[in-house]
Amino acid sequence: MMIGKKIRLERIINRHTGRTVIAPMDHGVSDGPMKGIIDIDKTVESISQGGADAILMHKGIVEQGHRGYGKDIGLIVHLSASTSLAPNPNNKVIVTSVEKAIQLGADAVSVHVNLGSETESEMLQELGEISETCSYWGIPLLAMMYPRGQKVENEHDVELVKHAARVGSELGVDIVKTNYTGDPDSFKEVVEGALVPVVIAGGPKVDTDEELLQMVKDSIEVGGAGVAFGRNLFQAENPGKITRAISEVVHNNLEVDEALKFLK
Ligand SMILES: CC(=O)[C@@H](O)[C@H](O)C(=O)COP(=O)(O)O
Ligand SMILES: N[C@@H](CC=O)C(=O)O
Repeated sequence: MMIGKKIRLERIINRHTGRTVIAPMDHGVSDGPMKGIIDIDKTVESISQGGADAILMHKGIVEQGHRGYGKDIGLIVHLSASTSLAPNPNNKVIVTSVEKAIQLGADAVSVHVNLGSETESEMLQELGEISETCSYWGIPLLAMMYPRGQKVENEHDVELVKHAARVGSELGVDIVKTNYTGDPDSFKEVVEGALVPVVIAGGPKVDTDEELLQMVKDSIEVGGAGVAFGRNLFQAENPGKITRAISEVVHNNLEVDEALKFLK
């Protein structure tokens, strides 16, 4: 790996633990100004103080999200977009460039690919091209790789998830974000087949903090590299505290019951 990409990757993935807690906040495009991402810099401050390693956002709010105070964390600029208003929200398009992300101070970029969607071929072509551009500029690439489309009945099916993760690594991404498959044994297959670090997606808010922390713990124990949670962090009652609890599991291997104490 070229030194520039290695140095930048260490701003996203903790170089001591090889793991990461990423907070995506790109929901304003896909779903509108939802609770938790209205006051972006307040949310960034809370999540940053809670121990997150990086935030992920679209190009237009990087400036609002740059507090310029407090604990600085990595910045991932998202290149893909679609909205929930589209006939098929699975059809993601590229709305900015690696070069623009560099101008904005990004430490990494991210791309979203829905395998099985109508426009899979365009998303794969774009991912392949962006992967080469990232190699040229030494910018780490995180790919959100999901099995999503008319033929996909279960987006958490291990055969489909491990295929999606492997597509990411074979096309040259540095980190894959994908669905947790529901249990550690099946998720271990995803991690082993991926060849690059795999972080788990959050999805809608889960019912209990214990359930969320158990999912994090189980994924880490079979080699997962951490999490990329949006709504489960910024829509929590206390984003800083839940981020701290998750960070303690990810980076310090705390048991769930120990991590729950950080939520008191
Ligand atoms: C807004 C999205 O498209 C999400 O996929 C977001 O990018 C993400 O990575 C995870 O957000 P969650 O709220 O944890 O699902
Ligand atoms: N650099 C930002 C955090 C990540 O973008 C800040 O200082 O708030």
